[in-house]
Amino acid sequence: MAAGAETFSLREVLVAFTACVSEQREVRVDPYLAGWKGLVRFLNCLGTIFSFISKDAVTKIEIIENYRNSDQREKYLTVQSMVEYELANGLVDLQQRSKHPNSGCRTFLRLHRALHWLQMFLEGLRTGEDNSKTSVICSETYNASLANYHPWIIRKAAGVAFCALPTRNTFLETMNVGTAEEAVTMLGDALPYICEVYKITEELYAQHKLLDLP
Ligand SMILES: CCCCCCCCCCCCC/C=C/[C@@H](O)[C@H](COP(=O)(O)O)NC(=O)CCCCCCCCCCCCCCC
Repeated sequence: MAAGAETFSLREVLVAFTACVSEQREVRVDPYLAGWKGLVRFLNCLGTIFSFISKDAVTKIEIIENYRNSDQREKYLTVQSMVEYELANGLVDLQQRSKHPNSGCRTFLRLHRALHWLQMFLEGLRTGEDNSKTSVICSETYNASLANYHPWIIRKAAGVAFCALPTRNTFLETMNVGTAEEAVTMLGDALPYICEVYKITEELYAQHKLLDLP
């Protein structure tokens, strides 16, 4: 386990996702990115074999952070305001990547798809047997979700990396929220919030026909 693992706590990550949904049922961008940053820290603790994954996630987080630090920062406060602003101003490539290859909408969609995997993976961990293999939970949930959007070479590399994952109980303890049982309870408390964030975003993207953005 690389340095930094001891400072990671899944609690902070999950708290960030619980803060995402506003009273108006909008998804706030800042806590969403904070949640992903925490996940990336955790991923980095699992070893350098996962670097190609965390680098891609960091690139996407930074693209959206840059919008949040730009003159248009208010437009990127929530996913709803981002979609409205970018669509109204022709800032999204709808057919193929050309003028706006890194729009907020297409970049957020990549994280949104990864959130679907995360939701299924955490549920698999939560409900798995004590001695089940994290690598199996990870590859099954990946194949059922994100893999559908990845070329063969990425799927292959991801499959190799998954083999380096520790057993379920060691994995749960690495989350630094107490015993494996306590981590399971925490996952059960937090998962409905992640599901809600996913559901709201999915509905929004479907409504605007943005689910296949190139
Ligand atoms: C626990 C083990 C973690 C395994 C992570 C499973 C997800 C595997 C994703 C593999 C992505 C490989 C990198 C490249 C991806 C890009 O091609 C692809 C498409 O981008 P493009 O349209 O700009 O070209 N990018 C994406 O789909 C975005 C992927 C973002 C993945 C972020 C994954 C972070 C995982 C954090 C795991 C933390 C586990 C926490 C458990 C408590």
